[in-house]
Amino acid sequence: MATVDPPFSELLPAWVARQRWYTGKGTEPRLERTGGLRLHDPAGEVGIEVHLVRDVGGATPVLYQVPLTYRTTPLEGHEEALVATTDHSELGRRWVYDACHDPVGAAAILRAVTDELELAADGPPGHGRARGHRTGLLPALAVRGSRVLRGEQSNTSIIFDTVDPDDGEERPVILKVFRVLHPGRNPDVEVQQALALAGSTRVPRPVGDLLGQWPSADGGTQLTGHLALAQEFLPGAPDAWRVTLGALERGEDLAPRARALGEATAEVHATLAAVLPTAEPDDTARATALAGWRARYATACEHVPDLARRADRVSEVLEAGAAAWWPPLQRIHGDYHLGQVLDVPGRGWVLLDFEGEPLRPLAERTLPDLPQRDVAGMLRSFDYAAASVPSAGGEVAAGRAREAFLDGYAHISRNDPRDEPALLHALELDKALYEVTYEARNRPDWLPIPLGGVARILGA
Ligand SMILES: Nc1ncnc2c1ncn2[C@@H]1O[C@H](COP(=O)(O)OP(=O)(O)O)[C@@H](O)[C@H]1O
Ligand SMILES: O=P(O)(O)O[C@H]1O[C@H](CO)[C@@H](O[C@H]2O[C@H](CO)[C@@H](O)[C@H](O)[C@H]2O)[C@H](O)[C@H]1O
Repeated sequence: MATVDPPFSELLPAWVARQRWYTGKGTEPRLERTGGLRLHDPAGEVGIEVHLVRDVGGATPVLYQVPLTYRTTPLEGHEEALVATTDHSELGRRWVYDACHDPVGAAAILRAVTDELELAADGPPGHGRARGHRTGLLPALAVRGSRVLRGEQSNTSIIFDTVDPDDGEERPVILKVFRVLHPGRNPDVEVQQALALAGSTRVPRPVGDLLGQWPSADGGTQLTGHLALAQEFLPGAPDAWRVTLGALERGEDLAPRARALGEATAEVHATLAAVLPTAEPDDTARATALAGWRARYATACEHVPDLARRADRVSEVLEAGAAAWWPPLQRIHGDYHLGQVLDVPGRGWVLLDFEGEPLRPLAERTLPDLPQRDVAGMLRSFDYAAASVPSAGGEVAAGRAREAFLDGYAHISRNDPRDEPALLHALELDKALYEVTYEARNRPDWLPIPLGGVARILGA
């Protein structure tokens, strides 16, 4: 049997540990190969494989998707994407690249989606398979080139220069390769497609997705989950975070745009309530939510032990939220903040990334939830923006934007979130506590922002 030297078991862990999407920061992963998929280069030159590797080094195993390409010569200008060089016992020296950065690898993944391909395991059967699915909402497009999106991201997104062969129009596409895999339908795929198929223009038009299958940790069952999602790319559209920071820096009035954002949010909530399952907020739902809020407070205390001093006040706020009037539960965005909406010329606010909070288990993220949770997320985000801009009037302007956002929401929705202040308060506190944990793990320099929010909500 052919061998590679050094083998992947030696070269992958150190590389995975350096990636933005690696969740076990500060420790080297202990990777076990769970399976893999073979993709095809039409020119027959580049080897393409998706490695499915499970990190068993931490408290909970995490499954990662690692698409790689194998080349016989280095790919010029892609030094940063080189994973390693290795010697194949039969084929000789191989340059191994992160396939998302290699145009041949990237195009092969997109083709699996658009051509609805069936991908087989790159080893024994039962060690991985996948099937592409196209929504038909966009025409078939010809790929001219690709690049990986720069910036902070939990996954890896690839932007393709694509043109419509019928009219020669440029219609770029963005493919999100999910790095951490979960069994179950990914809410980003499910919710976005449901909105688009219902005719909503508040989400980018989805091209399609890639659904994979891999063996469970004990090898006893086959698990199914999404590997990638492709959608229309909206170029030149700034996100609301940039729009807000710019407006705060220049001292501009944010209220009209914040109001329009509130209206767009309520519109999306109304469509989601109409096309996806809803649930009654019974005692079990309330008890489950309260237990979740308390657990998130406990986790935040592990990162910032000083927070434990406020236990009584935290309980008071959370319990009041659980006892308030609740609307029917429904599907929501789940991790709503200013970075998740784009200001698209001629179209208005467009919502992205319905995957939910990356720190919550997927099973929780797909359940009907309180629409006010999204409202609270966006209110927290205006607070973040004010704290990030060193301008004297920032806090007042952000406060006005928060009110305008709520006005816009209440104008469209039957439920004005301000009618139940105890619930909104509890949800803002819960979000701020989530942010404490998120920042402690990912961006410790930002920790003072959610801590300031917690203090304010608790009435420090
Ligand atoms: N369809 C799109 N059009 C334009 N920009 C997009 C699109 N989808 C994503 N982006 C950009 O990519 C960023 C990351 O995408 P996102 O779906 O939030 O990824 P992740 O879940 O990995 O954080 C967004 O904040 C946005 O700036
Ligand atoms: O966009 P993601 O799904 O990866 O969300 C995670 O990262 C966000 C930061 O990029 C984080 O958002 C927090 O910081 C934002 C400013 O960068 C701020 O606008 C948000 O209000 C704040 O929550 C998000 O919580 C996290 O899940």
